[in-house]
Amino acid sequence: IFSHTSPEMWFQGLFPPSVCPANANVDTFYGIMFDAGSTGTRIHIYTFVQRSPDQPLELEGEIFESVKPGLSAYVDQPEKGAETVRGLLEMAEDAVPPSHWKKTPVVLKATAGLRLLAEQKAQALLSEVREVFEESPFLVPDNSVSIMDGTYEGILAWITVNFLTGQLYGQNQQTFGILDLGGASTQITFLPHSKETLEQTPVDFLASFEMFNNTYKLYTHSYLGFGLKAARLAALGALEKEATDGHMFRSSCLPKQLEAEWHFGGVKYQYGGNREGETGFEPCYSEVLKVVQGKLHQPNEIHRRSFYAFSYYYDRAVDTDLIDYEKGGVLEVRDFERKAKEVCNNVDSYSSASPFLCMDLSYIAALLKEGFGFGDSTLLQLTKKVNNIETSWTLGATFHLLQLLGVSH
Ligand SMILES: O=c1ccn([C@@H]2O[C@H](COP(=O)(O)OP(=O)(O)O)[C@@H](O)[C@H]2O)c(=O)[nH]1
Ligand SMILES: [Ca+2]
Repeated sequence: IFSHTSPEMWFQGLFPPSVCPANANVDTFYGIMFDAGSTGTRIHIYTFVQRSPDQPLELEGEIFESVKPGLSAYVDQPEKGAETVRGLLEMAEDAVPPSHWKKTPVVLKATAGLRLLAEQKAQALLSEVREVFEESPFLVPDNSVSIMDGTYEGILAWITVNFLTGQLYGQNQQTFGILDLGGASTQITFLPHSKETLEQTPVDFLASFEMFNNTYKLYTHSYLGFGLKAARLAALGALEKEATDGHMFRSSCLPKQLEAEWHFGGVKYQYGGNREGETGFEPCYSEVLKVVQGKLHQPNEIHRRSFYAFSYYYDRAVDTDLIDYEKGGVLEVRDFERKAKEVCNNVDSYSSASPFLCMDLSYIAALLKEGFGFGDSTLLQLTKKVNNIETSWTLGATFHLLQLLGVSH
């Protein structure tokens, strides 16, 4: 069982660590988790303390760093890809005291970017990363470098959010669902309360998971190809075409005169605005609607659950001043549609930010409403950090890892 650093520890900062009364018998543990996402690679170095053997581990803090692009951009240069991991891992040598290196586990889990690559190319990247890990002074558990199953991606993010918001211990547990919108895939996860949901949901959307001495049966699904950047390609029609080279993909969601190129997953795409045809919210919305309509499972119970949304939901809400970058905030689903209209009907005045802003917002609105089936007035809690810890599946994955290694239970 884990818990937060208790508020009684306020005096810790007043003493040097060695003489701090709270540290007399304190054991410190570290865990290093890499998130190899489709748009970037990130390192999370977590610090845990154990005040006495019979007390739960407490999460004390996190060090976070990231690099772009993600591993999948190095599809034909696996060694170069692994170098980006090495650079981040060197940070961990400064963050973790040398006396702890040998017992600090390091793990990398790749998500949708690598899931979309040819098996052989993905494995070549992972095996280069494995070599970097083996050369490091840290503990390298079995299977420490892998592609994570999408089911875990949702479950582990759900664990993170509900742990950080205090829903996994104590009484009155009111868990939150999570919505994660990555570059290449998107996840929805919540704890169903109603029998109806359990009965009407396809079995592969339900997963039992044991953590902190509890078993949770969660509704979870990862939609591969429905991340924000993959959706751009789908809307542009760039996924159906075999030869992308030299072809100009046009969309009513882009500024009329725009012509540019874009690299994703190691492929170059040329894209542009509808020079002759229509532009603006209406035609754009019907383009993105085609990407989601009828393609996602719509559980009825989402209307009665509360959701946290992060990743690209957060980033695009920040970009359009719907929320503050530091504070986040609560939005209604209809706020995304309202912003989409505003941006799409004035693309030229917004295009300095990103030419894709209109398409991204329209896609988010369509995904929430027509994809998952949320109502216009559904409230979403947009959050990047809780108590200064990133809302990412990586914390849940680290708990799971420490549980496997027997450091906690
Ligand atoms: O610790 C993290 C990791 C990712 N992201 C966000 O996740 C999105 C990118 O998704 P990712 O590259 O992870 O793609 P995936 O592999 O999940 O599809 C961007 O909005 C990032 O800002 C984040 O906010 N915090
Ligand atoms: Ca991600």
